[in-house]
Amino acid sequence: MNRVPRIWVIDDDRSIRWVLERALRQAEMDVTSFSNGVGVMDALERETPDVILSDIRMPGIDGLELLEQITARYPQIPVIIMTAHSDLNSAVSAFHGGAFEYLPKPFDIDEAVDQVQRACRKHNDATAEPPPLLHSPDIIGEAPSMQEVFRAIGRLARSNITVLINGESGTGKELVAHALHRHSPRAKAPFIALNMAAIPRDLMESELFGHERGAFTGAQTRREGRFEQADGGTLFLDEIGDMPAELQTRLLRVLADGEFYRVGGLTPIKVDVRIIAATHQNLRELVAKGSFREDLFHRLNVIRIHLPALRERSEDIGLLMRHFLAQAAKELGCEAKVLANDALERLERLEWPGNVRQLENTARWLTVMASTKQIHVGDLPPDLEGISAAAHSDDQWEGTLRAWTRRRLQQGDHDILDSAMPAFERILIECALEHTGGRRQEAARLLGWGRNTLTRKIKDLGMEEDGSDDPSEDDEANTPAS
Ligand SMILES: Nc1ncnc2c1ncn2[C@@H]1O[C@H](COP(=O)(O)OP(=O)(O)OP(=O)(O)O)[C@@H](O)[C@H]1O
Repeated sequence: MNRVPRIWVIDDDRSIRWVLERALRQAEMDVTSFSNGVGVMDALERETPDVILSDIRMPGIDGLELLEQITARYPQIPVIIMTAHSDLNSAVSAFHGGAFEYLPKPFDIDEAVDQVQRACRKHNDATAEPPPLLHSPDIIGEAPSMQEVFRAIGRLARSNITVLINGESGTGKELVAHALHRHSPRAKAPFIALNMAAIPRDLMESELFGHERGAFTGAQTRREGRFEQADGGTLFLDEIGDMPAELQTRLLRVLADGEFYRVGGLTPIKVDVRIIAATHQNLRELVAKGSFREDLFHRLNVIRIHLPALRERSEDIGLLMRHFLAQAAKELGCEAKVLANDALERLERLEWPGNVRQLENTARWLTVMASTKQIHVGDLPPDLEGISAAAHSDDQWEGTLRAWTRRRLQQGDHDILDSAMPAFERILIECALEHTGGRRQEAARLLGWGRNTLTRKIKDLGMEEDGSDDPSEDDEANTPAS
């Protein structure tokens, strides 16, 4: 930028204005300050700044209203919303409303200057086309961990970079992938989603790359694969950890060369596809185990977004429930149910193994099944009882394991899994054998292993006792190998 960037700071707090003015001027920017939002719209008629930094809570017109007016009339001006932690709710809606970024108060002044400089660059880069509105009203969350997610989506807007989304099932990985697509330069091209865990292995290759007529028995016509369908757009590969090794190799090649062959095809096909991958598994662990290619992992792991489990952001449960209850009522054409505090408190204490998807289903169930508008604990679906009990016992051992792991980390230990995994398996084996009175065949079945695996584990873990006698020994020949 050749000329000095013009920054407007809008905050009723004099000390904040002072600190920002000083720091931004030192960074060679021209600063104009306003102690409230009144008059800003008028001033915009006369002059357009490069970036606006605005507080949310102010007398007169509040930051969000101001933001709406600015983004409606001057979509090309990036706005940075400054907010106190207690106002995250508003901050998130600000983001939805089209703010460039938001800056949680108290902020680090260097970070603030950095952010303003980034916004200036962005403003400068956006020539003919106005910046996209970061509008993801369907992703709900006020917890700090979700704020990080929104921040990441905001940062990645306009980018074509490969993203890896990590999180348990039902945490919203596909939703985030979609938002990334919608805010990217590819928004007008297709978003194609494919779940690796849902397709039979032998169909996966042709699903991804398509096939020529006669490529295999049953291939009666030529078929386009998902890569071709997604040309110019985004291909969302869900459960990437389940991709078979040979396909990983092919995927890597497409990522490197931008071209591939249909199954049975001889002509290379060129595509321009952005990959967003997701998994609930720890890919690094899969790499260590040899079931995921390390080079592919590095290629995908350029930018990672982690989605928290619902139990880690239980403060969002009320907000999500209100949203899902309203949505379900709209779908069913009835009045929305309202959660009473006792019911909400109960929901907040549950473990939610199915995460947001399970919460959404609960809202649907309640909309159909609850007889009164107000929902109390007694109206909650009976199957939630099960989660609650599980949550309690799970909590205990997971909590202990967490504390143990933290202690080991604090002690500076490494290769922790080397001792944790054998200990974990030893305990399960001991309990199962205790339960079956030493019968290995039965214990293996209860653990979900084949008999041979159990025998090998017992040996590897040094659990063999002299003279140990297994009454089911002669069943060995009938046991499927594992
Ligand atoms: N933050 C959120 N706000 C609103 N709805 C959400 C949110 N997160 C998830 N959902 C809803 O929960 C359901 C599951 O989300 P989604 O399919 O994106 O999860 P996922 O992590 O991709 O799950 P899976 O790994 O099982 O495919 C969807 O109906 C989605 O709309």
